[in-house]
Amino acid sequence: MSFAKDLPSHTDLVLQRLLFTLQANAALSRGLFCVLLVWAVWRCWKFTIYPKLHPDEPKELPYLIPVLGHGPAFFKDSNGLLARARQHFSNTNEPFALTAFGHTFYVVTHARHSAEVYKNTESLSFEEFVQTLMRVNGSDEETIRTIYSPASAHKPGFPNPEGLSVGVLVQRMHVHQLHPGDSMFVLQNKARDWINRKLSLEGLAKECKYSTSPSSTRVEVPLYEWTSDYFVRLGQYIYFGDVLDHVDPHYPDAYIIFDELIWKMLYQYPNYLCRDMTAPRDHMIASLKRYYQLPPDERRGQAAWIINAMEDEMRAIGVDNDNLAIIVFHLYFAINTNARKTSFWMLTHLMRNPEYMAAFRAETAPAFRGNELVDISHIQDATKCPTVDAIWHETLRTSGWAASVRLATRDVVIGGKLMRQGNRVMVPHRLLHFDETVFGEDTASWRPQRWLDTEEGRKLPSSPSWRPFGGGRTKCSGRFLAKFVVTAFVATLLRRFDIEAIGEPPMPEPDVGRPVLGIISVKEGQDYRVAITERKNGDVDA
Ligand code: HEM
Repeated sequence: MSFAKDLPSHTDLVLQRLLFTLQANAALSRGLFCVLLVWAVWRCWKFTIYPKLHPDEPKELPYLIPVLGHGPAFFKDSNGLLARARQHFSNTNEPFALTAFGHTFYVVTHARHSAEVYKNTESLSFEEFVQTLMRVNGSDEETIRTIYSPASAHKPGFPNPEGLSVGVLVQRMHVHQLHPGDSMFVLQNKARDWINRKLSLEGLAKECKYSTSPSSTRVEVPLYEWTSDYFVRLGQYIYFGDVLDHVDPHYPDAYIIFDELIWKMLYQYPNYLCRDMTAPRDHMIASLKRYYQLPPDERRGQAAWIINAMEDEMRAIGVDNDNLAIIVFHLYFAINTNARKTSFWMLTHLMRNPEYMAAFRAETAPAFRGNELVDISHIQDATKCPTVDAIWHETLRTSGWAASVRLATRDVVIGGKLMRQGNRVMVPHRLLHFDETVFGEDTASWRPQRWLDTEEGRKLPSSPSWRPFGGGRTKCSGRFLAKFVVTAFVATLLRRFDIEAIGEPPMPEPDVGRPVLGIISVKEGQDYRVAITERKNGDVDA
């Protein structure tokens, strides 16, 4: 037998390969069939059988791929997804469920049901959100436990008759600082003096590295960059005086970089995937630690009451400088993330609607002596400045993109639906604010008149559908100060200067893909370049 005779012929080889491929493909097809079968059973169980067996639970928006759920769509445009989901359930406004990357959220879109969410502090926790942020940003477990354990009702310091944990007591302290009254007047006066001092063409040209100044009566700035820089420095000054600026002159710059990437922190990206966010964050926390290492008499005199009072409460329960820096870092972004964006959107709308700009100028004129803002209460009084009030509301309505989120710490019924312990409950503000049955037609347009024209319109600020600041016990305590700083800044700017867009840029687009803690950011690359020029003599009261 020759060796060559034993070798398989070419035809044998082709036949063998064909047989092998068929066998392999059969195995593959069997595998694929099994996967499809499992998938079909899963889908049928999850979206057909389970809802029939549990009609008391919110219906879930169907999805195709189990590990992803609606994650990618949520990332791309969370409010767009929520609006589509509500439509999928025929706009009944019943709570529904939505899963993204393995996390299930119950979405509450009815104003009455949202009130149930805000009221139920027993089963729905806001603190869990704060604790998660503390963990993500470096607090140790022991400190978190200490801060959220009940404190003595008889401790010295801020009154605590209910024996709340220091973590929860701090919410009451924010309200004490920020509710209209003596403590807030201190902050308002500080803000007014800062605005009066800083808002000059000379100051703009000298202090804003991004400005250009073609003549002594004209400065050009990218508006979003400017309002961001301006408001973060203002917020920092109100709370820390000049001291934090001396510790770290670059703190506001680091903050603005961080704040535009804050969504990576909210989505809890692993550190190695978001060095661009963690680097400025770590820089800021380190600077705050250095601030607290300064001798008290070098910093406390310039700080707001809340900064010193929080320090006293935290030190009394043994919180060290590292953890104190992390806690105050969270306060820093609560103070600074929204006012900078609100003033940007407000000014952009005003420039595109000159009749509202003129009304803003005219209503706020009595708050000034010459070009100095003197009266801090006039602009806040809706009876004296109704259009300003409507502009404030309409700007928040159209640029508010946040949602209130709570963790169900036990099974709870909201809107007649059973929500399971361990899942999150979400109230998307935007869906409430775009409800045409409440806010009138064409809710996508910026139209302050909707707050003024009719009896219903004038009642909107007290509607349960109006939630730009969240609600319940944790409703934004800074809302009065926020209105004051934004409207006082815009009024002073308009009193002293003319402001107009350079060229004819389109309305900047909001960056809908990034979650925020209140007001939406502008899409990268769409800043609005504006020219600020000295107002001519005689125009002052126009
Ligand atoms: C237009 C500006 C602002 C908007 C839209 C806004 C919005 C919000 C929202 C939605 C929450 C969460 C509420 C919840 O889920 O229950 C919140 C919380 C908070 N905001 Fe604001 N905010 C603004 C300005 C400010 C300012 C200027 C300050 C401080 C000076 C501030 C201080 C706080 C604090 C301390 C909390 C936490 C409340 C707590 O833990 O009790 N906010 N804000």
